[in-house]
Order: sequence, then structure tokens, then C-alpha cells
Amino acid sequence: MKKMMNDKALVRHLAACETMGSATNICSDKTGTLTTNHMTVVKSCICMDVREVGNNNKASLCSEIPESAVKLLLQSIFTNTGGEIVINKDGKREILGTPTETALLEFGLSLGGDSQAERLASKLVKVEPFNSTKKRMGVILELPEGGLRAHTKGASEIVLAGCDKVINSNGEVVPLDVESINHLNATINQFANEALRTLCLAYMELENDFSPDNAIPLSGYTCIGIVGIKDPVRPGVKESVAICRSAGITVRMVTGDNINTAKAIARECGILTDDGIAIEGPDFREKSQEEMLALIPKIQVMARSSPMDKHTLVRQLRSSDEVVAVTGDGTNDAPALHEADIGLAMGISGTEVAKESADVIILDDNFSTIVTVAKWGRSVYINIQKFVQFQLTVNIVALIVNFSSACLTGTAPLTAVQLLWVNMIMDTLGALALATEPPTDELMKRAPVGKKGNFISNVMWRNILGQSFYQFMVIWYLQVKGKGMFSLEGPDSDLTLNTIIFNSFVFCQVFNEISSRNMEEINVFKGILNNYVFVAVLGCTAVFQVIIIELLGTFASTTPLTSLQWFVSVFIGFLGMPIAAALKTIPV
Ligand SMILES: Nc1ncnc2c1ncn2[C@@H]1O[C@H](COP(=O)(O)OP(=O)(O)OP(=O)(O)O)[C@@H](O)[C@H]1O
Ligand SMILES: [Ca+2]
Repeated sequence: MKKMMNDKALVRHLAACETMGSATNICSDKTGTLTTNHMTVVKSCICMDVREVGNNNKASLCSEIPESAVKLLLQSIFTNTGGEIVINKDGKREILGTPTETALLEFGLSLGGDSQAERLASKLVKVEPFNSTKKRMGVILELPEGGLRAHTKGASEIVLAGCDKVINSNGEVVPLDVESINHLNATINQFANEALRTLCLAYMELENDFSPDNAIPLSGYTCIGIVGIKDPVRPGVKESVAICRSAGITVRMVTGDNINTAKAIARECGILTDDGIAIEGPDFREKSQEEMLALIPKIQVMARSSPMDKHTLVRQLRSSDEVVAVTGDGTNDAPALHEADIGLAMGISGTEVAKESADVIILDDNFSTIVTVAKWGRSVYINIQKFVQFQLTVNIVALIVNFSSACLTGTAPLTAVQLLWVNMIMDTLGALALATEPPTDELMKRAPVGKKGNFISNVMWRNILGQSFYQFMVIWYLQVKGKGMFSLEGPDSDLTLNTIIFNSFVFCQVFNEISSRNMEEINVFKGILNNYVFVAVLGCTAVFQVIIIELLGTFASTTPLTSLQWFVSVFIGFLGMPIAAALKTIPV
């Protein structure tokens, strides 16, 4: 976990890491995870005119649009907001609030607006804050000249659908005819296709008998304009998505944003491909269970989704035996984060609710860290597999050798103390040696294990059975022919032979430990010298073995061996390595 902290991931449950290794799907939200969440208004369509908002022509925007419209626009921006403009302790102006809000406030300020004055001018009667289900927010103002006015802003298509009038280029309020609707919709799509998030701002004068206890109306508005907000893709996301793809992990985008914005960003990140489907939350919701299951494998982008849509998608994916990771930063992601096999929340931009629901917190908010977590997860999984393969081999051989010879000759060649030592090599030292292998990039080139994968794979069975067979055969051969081979005679011959058998057995394990470093590749020495723990464990095992044989005779029921006997037993162990390598060429 410490090591992962250095890699910018805080793992809240250790098991989560392993789950991430077997993930087959990542459902990512867009804003804040794939994008930087630094938003700026770059385009606007006020009074039906589309304009770029750049540093140089901001002032001109104000002069080009009618004054009445500018007034309404600034009133809307500064009163209908969830953000706040404050002067911090250094005397600098600071804009607080969600990135969408700050982008709008920034835009308002650049138009020469005065937030303080706007706020003081009219009284805020009612506020309905933004939420991801409604995708809009609204306020009601009591105007200085009397009367009530409602302002609303939110997802463009939704707010525009509630407008029946628009301010035209002369600053007059005119009914929204088909032509204007088409123009505005085309503008929304144009902005969205440029990967901009679009917001529509609208207002309406309320009847004097309107009671603030009523909900703010949803329709009857006059459209002031549409703004396009740029939220650049994070650097490195595209590469990370590509790594995921080569690792057999499907990445999907599930966002609350406009479908065209989502598609544009998804294409930029490499999430949306030609054969993938982009769907909107409301369409998805309507589908029957069967339709959903048929559709889901192809969905790469889900736009305008509500928090429940995210949740439904994750649930459906899980029910079709996928291991699903969900990433998110907002409160609206919490249900999905909770439902996922593994939830990853963003540490910097993430809300507390999102972090609470997550298993892993990505401290640097970077999508590529998610890939690192997956890599670590896979590495944990494979290291445990290596360890189990190693351990099963030792156990099988020790059991068969002792059992068969106990049945046939009445005595067991390996004594209790010797078996205890072997056990230590296997458990503690083996775990130390094999579990400390660091993750490699290779891990991300194979398919994920998923839910269906067997823990003991066929590859492992092949290695275990082949290696056990070899070890058993040589030890059996030593038992039967050993005395003749080493010309052992006299009363000590049994003890010497058993010591040779014990020594060979231990060295078989030492060399098998090296072979176990890689279950599939023949070159097991790659990077071995960088893994100090492994080398140290191996060295210590060998040194202790010498001590046990040469010095601890009475305790371990051994006797010192001659150099020839030493050589033969070490060689027998070494022979296990080419055998292991040969086994790896057998396809399974
Ligand atoms: N403060 C706001 N006021 C009004 N409308 C907003 C505000 N913030 C966002 N919106 C609108 O609501 C839409 C969806 O927002 P939502 O919170 O569901 O998604 P998100 O969390 O921002 O995106 P993602 O799910 O990709 O992270 C946005 O596309 C935007 O049009
Ligand atoms: Ca988000």
C-alpha cells in the first residue's frame, strides 16, 4: 500500500487492489476525470449571434450586443449562480464554486460586470440549486423597480425546451419560431461537436401574484443565450485508454453532459470508436432488460445520464459477469461508485461523498493512475499465483515422497525437523521472495482474469505437475539407487543417504523458486538482481542449508557431506530449471 501511495493511489481496502487487477470494464465520468475540470467560456451565442470569446474581443462583445441584453445577461450570471466572488486575504479576487460556475462568473467579469452591484440591486427571493438529475438551476429575484423575475440556467437542450421567446439581435423579445429554434439547436450542436459544454441562460417575468412558495417554473422562459465552455482533456488520458484497451479492459464514458460534447471528448480520448454506440440516459432508461443487455457491450458513451443511469449501467454490467471499476468525482457518481466492484474517486476535485463511496482514492486525479492501480492489482494477483504454484509443488513432492516410502519401507526420508525447515522456505521466505516482484508493463498486455478466471490456471497446473514429477522421480531414484551411486556402506550409510536426499530436495526448491518467478516465460532471470529481497532470501536459504547439514547434525538428523555429494545434490536441484523451462514450451 505504501508503494502505491508513492504512485498516487490511496487504497482504502487492500482487497480492492486485487479486484482492480481483474477488472474487465472501467466506467469513467467525463468532467474531472478525463478532463482537467478547468473550464473557460470560449464561445457564446447571445441574441442569436455566435461569437468567439477571446482575450482580445471581450470588450467588443459587449458593444456588439444590445444593452438591454447585456444587462439581463449579467444579472443572470451574477445572481443565478452557485459560485461566489470573494477577496482573499492577499487582497486578490478569487472565484469560488464548481468549475462550471466559476467559468461563467469569469465570463461575466470579463464583460465588465460588477457582481457586487448586481447582487445588491435585486433581492434573492428563492433559489433552487443545481443538481445532476434536473441538470439546471434557477432563482427568483425581486427587481428594484418592482416585480418578480425568474432566471434559469442549465443543460442547453433542457432549458431551451422550456423557452418560448428569445432576445433577437436588436434586443427585442420575440416569439421563438421554428427558424430560431433550428438556429439555436444548430449552435448547441456546433459547440458540442467542438467538445464544448453548453449552458443555456434564460429568464422570465413572473406575475405579481406569483408566490415564492411555489416551485420555480420550468417553461415559459425567454432565451438570453448559450455559452460554450471548454474543458480540455487531461494530458496522458489517451495513452492510458490505449493501455487499457491492450490490457483487455473496456473503457466507457458515462457523463451528465450533452451527447455531442461527450462524443467529441470521447473521440479525443480514444474511448469512442467507429463501431461503438453513444446513447443518452433517457433513451437508455426506457429500454427493457433484454434490450439493455444486448446494447450494453457496445455502449461506449452514455450522455445526459442521471446518477441512477450510471448505477443501472454498472449493475447490468456486473450481472453479465463483468468486473466493473467506476471512476468519479461528483456526488452524482456516488451510487455508481458504491455499486461497482471497485470504485475510484478523485482525490483533489472529488467531493467527500464520492470519496466515502470509493475503495481507492486517486490522489493526483489522473486517469493514468487508474492504469497504475490496475497494474498493481494484476501484479498482486500474479505474485500470489506464483507463490501458490511454488508452494503446491513443494507440498506435493514432500507428501508423496514421505508417504510412498513410509508405505514401502516403513521409514520416511525427511524428518520432522527437516520438513519444518522446508516449510519455512516455502511459507515465509517463499512469500517474501515471490510476492515482492514489482509490477511490469507486460502485465497490461494480457487479458484480465475477470470473474470466471480460475485462480489456479492451466499453466500453473502444468508447471506444478511437471516439476513435482521430476522432483519425485529423482528423489525416488536416490532412495533406490543412492547407496550404490555414492558407494555408501556401513552403519552410517542410511543417515548419509537421507542427508543427500534432504539436501537435493531443498536445492530443488531453491532452484524452483527461481523458475517460479515467471510462470510462462523461459527467461526467469529478467530483473532478478533488481529484486534485492529475492536475492537475499535465496542467499540466506542456501547459507542456512549449509549450516544445517554441516553443523546442526544432531538436531536436524543430518551428517556432513563430501564435496561430490554436495555437488550432486545441488546439481539435481539445478536440473529442475531446464526441466521447468522445457515444461513452459508445452502449450496448454
Ligand atoms: N452549476 C450548474 N448550473 C447549471 N447547469 C449546470 C451546472 N453545472 C452543470 N450544469 C449542466 O448540467 C449538465 C450535467 O451535469 P452533471 O453534474 O450531471 O454532470 P457532470 O458531473 O458535470 O459530468 P460528468 O458526469 O461527466 O462528471 C452539464 O452538462 C451542464 O449543462
Ligand atoms: Ca464529474
